[in-house]
Parts: sequence; structure tokens; C-alpha cells
Amino acid sequence: MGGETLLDKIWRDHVIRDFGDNTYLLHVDRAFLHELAAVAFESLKNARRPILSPELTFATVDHLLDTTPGRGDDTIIPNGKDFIQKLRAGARETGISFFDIDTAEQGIVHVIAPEQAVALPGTVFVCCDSHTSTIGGLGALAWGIGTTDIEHVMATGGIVQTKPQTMRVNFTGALPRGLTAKDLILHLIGEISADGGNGYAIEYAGPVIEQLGVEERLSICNMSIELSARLGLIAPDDVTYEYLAGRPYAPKGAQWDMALSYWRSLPSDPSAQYDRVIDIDCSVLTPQVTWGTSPEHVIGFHDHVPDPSQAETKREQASMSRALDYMELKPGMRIAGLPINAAFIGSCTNSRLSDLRAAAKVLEGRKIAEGVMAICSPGSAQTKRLAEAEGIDRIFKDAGFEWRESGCSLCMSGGAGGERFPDHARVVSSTNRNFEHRQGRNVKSHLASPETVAASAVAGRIAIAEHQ
Ligand SMILES: CC(C)[C@H](C(=O)O)[C@@H](O)C(=O)O
Ligand code: SF4
Repeated sequence: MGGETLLDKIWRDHVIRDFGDNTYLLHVDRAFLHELAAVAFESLKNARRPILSPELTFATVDHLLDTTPGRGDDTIIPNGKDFIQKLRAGARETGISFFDIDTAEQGIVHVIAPEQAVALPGTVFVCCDSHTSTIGGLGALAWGIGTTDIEHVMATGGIVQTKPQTMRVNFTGALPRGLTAKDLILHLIGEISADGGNGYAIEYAGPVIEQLGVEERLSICNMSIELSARLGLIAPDDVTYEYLAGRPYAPKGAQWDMALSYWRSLPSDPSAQYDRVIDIDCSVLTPQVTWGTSPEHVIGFHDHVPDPSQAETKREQASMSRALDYMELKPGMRIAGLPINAAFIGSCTNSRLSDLRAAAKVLEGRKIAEGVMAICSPGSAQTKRLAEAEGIDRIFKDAGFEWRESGCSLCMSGGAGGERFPDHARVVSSTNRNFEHRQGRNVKSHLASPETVAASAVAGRIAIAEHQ
């Protein structure tokens, strides 16, 4: 018998009922909502179902917010106010914790949950958003659920789930200078495909992961969903505990000590078995940039756009050809040097203080290229404040970037109705999805790290920073 994995340990400590057949009723520790799920409050009210634990339920506004300085009319879509008002009313009536638009805690849900320590190691954490997998970077079981499911969680504190299979991805070798967490996860998606994590909980491990800061770990787990994984997670360690200590919702005093000794018991046992194990040698990697319309369409900065005729399956061939047409690229072209129209730094993947610092290092004393539209939207009000206290906003603005309020911003532009990049623009973006039309009509999105986005904005072409 092998030992237990991190997933096994957190899972078994949350089982309320084992139905057999790999299906369980799990206890949920935290539920987080954003305005697109505001209807949950209404449905619960209509059904006269109270929220079981308002003190464990949280909400903020992020998706539909206007992120232009001053926030204009608050929202970027015509009926955005309805969502926000419904959420506000629901929060007020039920007494949950609500980080409203103008509060110091507001931000993208996946940025503020760790920032405020609402999310903690060893917890089961759910939110009505696919990128909830981000929270796994703290060593939690966290995944996105639909609005009906979140209603159920709010009313009962439980959720029925099948237990995922386990995959371990070991990142080994010396990390080359300038290689970021974003490059690691993009590379993995390219290696095992956008479907490669289907049915799995992926534990990211190995010496490279251990050396990463919490914010970088969050970036990696964020994109687990782009692998179709149920969730991603990283064992908590001293780096995690140091990050959490003293944050607003972190346990204090004796409770902190108790939590810490529990958290220390969570990492996978050395003898634990996984359903699949993958090893990635990081020492040979270069900064990654996507060329197509799925995060799996990714290559190293120095590589050439692939040829669909080399694809292994007909399906893959068709998807690659379609992506090349949409992206207006030809097989064999170099991705390096491709002229761009816009650059975006933001989103729940890469809008934290460490991301903004890294981009600012590239931008310091430089100007973005003529004609490039460049936007930075910090992931939270707190991130924005801290960045401004360090003068990072000045560096961005002096370089020619727009320095925005926090929110999802142009990551998905509030859906088709929101603010978008100009039609047909080629955008280098620190976000997680390069799907067709996501950032605007016929907009061609290239995913990359914040450093690569900053260097590209300066060059006016896809470029990497000198230190990369
Ligand atoms: C709109 C929302 C529910 C969606 C998600 O679940 O991921 C969004 O955040 C996204 O990134 O596409
Ligand atoms: S920042 Fe983008 S990916 Fe993240 S939750 Fe918002 S819209 Fe979704």
C-alpha cells in the first residue's frame, strides 16, 4: 500500500458521506461569488432557503467592472448594473462578506481570495468560475462550479463530487534566467494538450515548484483548467505559511499554531502513488508564446509556427489549420518579431504584485512602440495600491501604458458586450485564454508572461526581455 497524496488527505478530511462508486458528499469550507452568479441569491430567497454559513461565504465584483481610471459608470456592459446591484442586495440581506467596488479588498476573485487569506491550505474552496483552480497554489482543493451548484453549497455547506484521478507533474532542472511560472504552465499545456488533464487533479511538484513564490504557484494552478483538469494543487510549505501569516482572514494566535501543524501534515507521502506522472526538464525551456487559438498552441520564443501537416491526428490537423487562418499566420514562420497592435497585462493569471514588478523592470526607462495600445489592470485594489506605493504605476505610465483600476478588464471584456481591443488587433496578453474573438472581434491573442508582454510592447513586435 502506498501512502496518501495531498489530494487524498484533504479529500478524506472533508468526506461527510461516501456513496460508494467513487462519489462523495464533501464539506465545503469557503464559497466565493462574483456578480455573474448574483442570481444565486435570488433563487435561494425565492426558495426560502437561508445561507447556512454566511461567515464562510464571500463575494466581490470583477467581471463586468469598468477598469478605466475612475471607473466611469461602474460597468462595461449595458445591463451590468443589474448584476452588480443584485449581488450587492443579496450580500446585504444575507450578511455574507462582500468586497464591493470601492472597498480596499475588491479585485479579481482569484487574486483577492489568497490576498485576504480567505483561501487557506487544506480547505475545500469553490467559486462560480472556472479559474478557481488558482487557489490550489496554496494547497487547497479548489474548483469552479455552476450557479445551481453554488446555490446548493450556500444552502447546505456540502457538494457531491466524484474523486478525480491523480497526476503528478515534476518540474526539475535549473530554471533558466528569465523563465517564469507562466512559461512552465504554457509549456506543460503544449506537451500534454488542452485535454491532457481531463479527469485529473494535478499536483505540481519538484524542486522548481518548491523555489517559486506563492504568486507564481497561483499562476501555475490558474491554468490547470486550460489542461481540462478538475483542479490543480501544490503542497503548502514555509513559503505558503510566510505568505499567509498576518493576512486579514488568516487564523491568528493559537488557531494559527493549530492550523500550521495540520497544514504541515498535508504534503503527499513519499510512497504515494499517482495515476500518471510527468517529468518536465525546465533547464532546456525558453519563454513561451502561443501562436494559435488554444493555450496548447504554444511554442518557445525562438521556435517556428508548426505545420498542420505534421499533426498526429486529422482532428488536430483541422484545428491547427483553422487556428493558423484565424491568427493570420503561416506554418514555418517565426513567432519572434511578429508586429503587434496591443499589449495587455492583467487577469487572474498574471496581475499580482510580482507580475507587475517583473513587467516594470522591463519597462523602466523605456517607451512602448509607436501605435501600440498598452493596458495594465492590476488584479486587485490592494495590488494596485501596493504597486503605486513602489512607483510601479509611474514606470508603466511613463512607458506609455494605461494604468487601470482592478478587475477582469480586457481578459474577456465582460463578454461580447464589453470594452474590447480594436477589430483584428494582434495582442500580446498575460491572460490565460486565446480563444477566437475573446478579446475582441477577430482579435488575435498571443498568451505570454508579463515580462514578454512588456518587452513586446516596447519592441512593437513579439519580443522577450534582455534578461530572458
Ligand atoms: C464568465 C466566467 C464564468 C468565466 C469562467 O468561468 O472562467 C470567465 O471568468 C472566463 O475566464 O472565461
Ligand atoms: S481575469 Fe479573465 S480568466 Fe480570470 S476570472 Fe476574470 S475573465 Fe476569467
